[in-house]
Amino acid sequence: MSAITIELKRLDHAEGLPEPAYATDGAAGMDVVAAEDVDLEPGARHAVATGFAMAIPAGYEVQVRPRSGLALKHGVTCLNTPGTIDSDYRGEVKVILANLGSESFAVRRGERIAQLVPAPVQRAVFAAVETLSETARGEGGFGSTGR
Ligand SMILES: O=c1ccn([C@H]2C[C@H](O)[C@@H](COP(=O)(O)OP(=O)(O)OP(=O)(O)O)O2)c(=O)[nH]1
Ligand SMILES: [Mg+2]
Repeated sequence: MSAITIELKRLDHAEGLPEPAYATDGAAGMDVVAAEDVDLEPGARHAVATGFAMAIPAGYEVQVRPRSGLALKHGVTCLNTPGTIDSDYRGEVKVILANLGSESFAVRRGERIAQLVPAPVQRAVFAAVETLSETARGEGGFGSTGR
């Protein structure tokens, strides 16, 4: 399988932590671990440190996605999913975790909290028009085709 190269900088507080890595041969996302302990009360959110910064090649982004196990078992998810890491961002990658569950959740340093998925970026330009092409859907949306 082809792979792009992303420069990865380990920050001081990543001491002893594993780099983001694929858990299985066929995994789409690289699991990333927390670099800090955070107690997330129900309804709370926190930008959890990962201890890593990166330089993504131009033309790509990295998406920060939740882990389904945390979501299903604990109601813990990425609030802004999928999070977007821009190719020109050089700060620490953070995972905005939210606790939508009914119990407090303890994030512990070294625990896998999200997954990183690199993706190509398609840019666009707008062409201003007065009239848009007609379609069967027209302006229908938001459930217009039924439940
Ligand atoms: O889950 C995330 C989302 C974003 N970021 C960092 C990298 C990204 O390049 C930058 C900006 O993200 P975004 O564009 O989503 O946020 P914004 O609110 O538009 O901030 P900005 O004005 O800095 O673009 O914040 C993260 O570390 N984790
Ligand atoms: Mg932005």
